[in-house]
Amino acid sequence: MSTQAIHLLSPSFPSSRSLSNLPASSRLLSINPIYLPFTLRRHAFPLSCNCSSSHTPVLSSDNGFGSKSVVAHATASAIDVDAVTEAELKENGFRSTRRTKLICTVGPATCGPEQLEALAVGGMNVARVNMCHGTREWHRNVIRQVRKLNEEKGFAVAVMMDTEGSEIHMGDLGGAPSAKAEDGEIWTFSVRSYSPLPDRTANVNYDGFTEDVRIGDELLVDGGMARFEVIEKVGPDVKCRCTDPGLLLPRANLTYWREGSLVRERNAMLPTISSKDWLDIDFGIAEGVDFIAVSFVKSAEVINHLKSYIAARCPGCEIGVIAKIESIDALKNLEEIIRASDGAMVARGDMGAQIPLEQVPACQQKIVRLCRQLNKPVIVASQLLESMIEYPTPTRAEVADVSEAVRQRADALMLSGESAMGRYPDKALSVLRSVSLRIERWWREEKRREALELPEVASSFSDRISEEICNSAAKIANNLGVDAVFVYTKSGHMASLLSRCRPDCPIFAFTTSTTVRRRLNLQWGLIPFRLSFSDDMESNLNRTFALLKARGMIQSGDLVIALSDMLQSIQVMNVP
Ligand SMILES: Nc1ncnc2c1ncn2[C@@H]1O[C@H](COP(=O)(O)OP(=O)(O)O)[C@@H](O)[C@H]1O
Ligand SMILES: C=C(OP(=O)(O)O)C(=O)O
Ligand SMILES: [K+]
Ligand SMILES: [Mg+2]
Repeated sequence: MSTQAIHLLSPSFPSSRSLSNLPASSRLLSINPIYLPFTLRRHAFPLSCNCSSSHTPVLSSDNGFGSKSVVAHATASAIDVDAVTEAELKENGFRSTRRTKLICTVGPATCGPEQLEALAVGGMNVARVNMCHGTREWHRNVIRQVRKLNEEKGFAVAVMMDTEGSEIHMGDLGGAPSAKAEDGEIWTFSVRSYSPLPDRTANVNYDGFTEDVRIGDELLVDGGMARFEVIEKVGPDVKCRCTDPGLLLPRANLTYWREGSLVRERNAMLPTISSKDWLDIDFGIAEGVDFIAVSFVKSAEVINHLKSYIAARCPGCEIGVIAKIESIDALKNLEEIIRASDGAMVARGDMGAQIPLEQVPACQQKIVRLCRQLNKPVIVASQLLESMIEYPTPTRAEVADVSEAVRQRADALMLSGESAMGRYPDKALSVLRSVSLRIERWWREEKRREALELPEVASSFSDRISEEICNSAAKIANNLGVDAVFVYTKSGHMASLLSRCRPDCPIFAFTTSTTVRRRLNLQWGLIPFRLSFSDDMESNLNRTFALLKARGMIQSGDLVIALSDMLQSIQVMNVP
């Protein structure tokens, strides 16, 4: 093997090898007085399993780029990798892999097994279920189908459960898919649950509604999809005149405004996690979801509370808590919230109903940057391709919006209505895919490596070593133009530190647990693999090369950097 190795070894490296083993061609970087390098043996790689025959092609699909790809699965093999990524790597090599992760909200349009599989084949990394809608039975069925797909067809789709939160919203419109409010019409918004629902009436889920609103207030449906003026209060009913006609959708969000400001009366006291949310959270824990996204977070306290609840309720289970930034309070307490969370979502839908729309883009950029600095995955959500709910192609403006989120290097983009109830879920996903790939490539071609300062996030000296190793490895990777960085990580932490650096090449993250592997699927540039490995990097690398070569995912001569969080080492080498 051509071992152009750089070794960077930490104090924890076992001291059984001597400095004289260091090949003349290798360079030694040190962060510690103990230099204990090792070299990789040049030998034939034993094939520890019959990998190539263990994966059976299960489907052939058009991946949205005009090429047919065979998607394979490999339940019995010693290394688990996402079937779609495997096909991409085989076909087009390292540079073809998408770095930006994609989340699809699953709804009536996509809850069937074939539809879910089509999304997985189309590149869905995370499936989101929104507890605002549907029954628990419905959600359970979706979650189990996703798990089945992972087990049977070699995907690693993570599941994110999104809580309803204590938002004020309308009821179900008596089963109608939508209702049109026309200019000047008088509508009744009532805290009484009418059934059947009279014409031009909507139920409101918040008991304090009639007390909070005042005559003259402006009532906005879905942040302005329709507007009303409050003209009269009659017991539990609030009469409103439509001033901006629009479509009302079931359970649409309601906000009320007074003299140009959002009214936050008793509703500001509503708990972030309602009693229904706690039941949903228990359900999510029982169903083994990977992430819980918390709606309308106001402070770090609620995140800490939920995290300790999960830890007590399910010791050892690793559910990531994602803070949805969608309220004025969340923006006020942004940094402490992000620090407390395992990631954040720029929930532009509700955010745009709480702050002036023109402020949303700046908030997005700020949240994306801050998350990256604090090493937390960040999701940009809502209305990315809204017109594709009805039309098969996006608007130019939507493509520009998606491009901007990719250019900001957000970890993930999310589809909501486009995949939950739209007419073209697969097409919408394929637009996210192609735009991400194109913008990422453009970025690399232009060598636009932004000078975003990455502050130290480590909380211990050992973590600092990992952090410095990752920062250096990313720099080396870019300067040498390596094909991939390999990282062996048990907790996933070192993979996330590497992802934070947003290197030019993909990051192969090897981890021993399927749970960690699914969680890493939310993070920028990571290709998570499940692999059992030891503390012996030499044998880990030998095994990995053999397994990946046997499956056609890497080739002799590819230049890779390998890191490990057990040894805290960096090596640069050509695949033998
Ligand atoms: N589980 C579900 N059951 C029925 N409809 C759903 C479901 N999930 C999502 N939807 C539909 O998709 C739309 C977009 O989803 P999403 O953005 O998650 O919700 P919301 O519009 O409430 O913020 C919803 O308004 C709803 O009409
Ligand atoms: C993602 C969002 O939350 P939800 O769809 O649950 O309202 C949002 O408001 O943008
Ligand atoms: K929600
Ligand atoms: Mg929201």
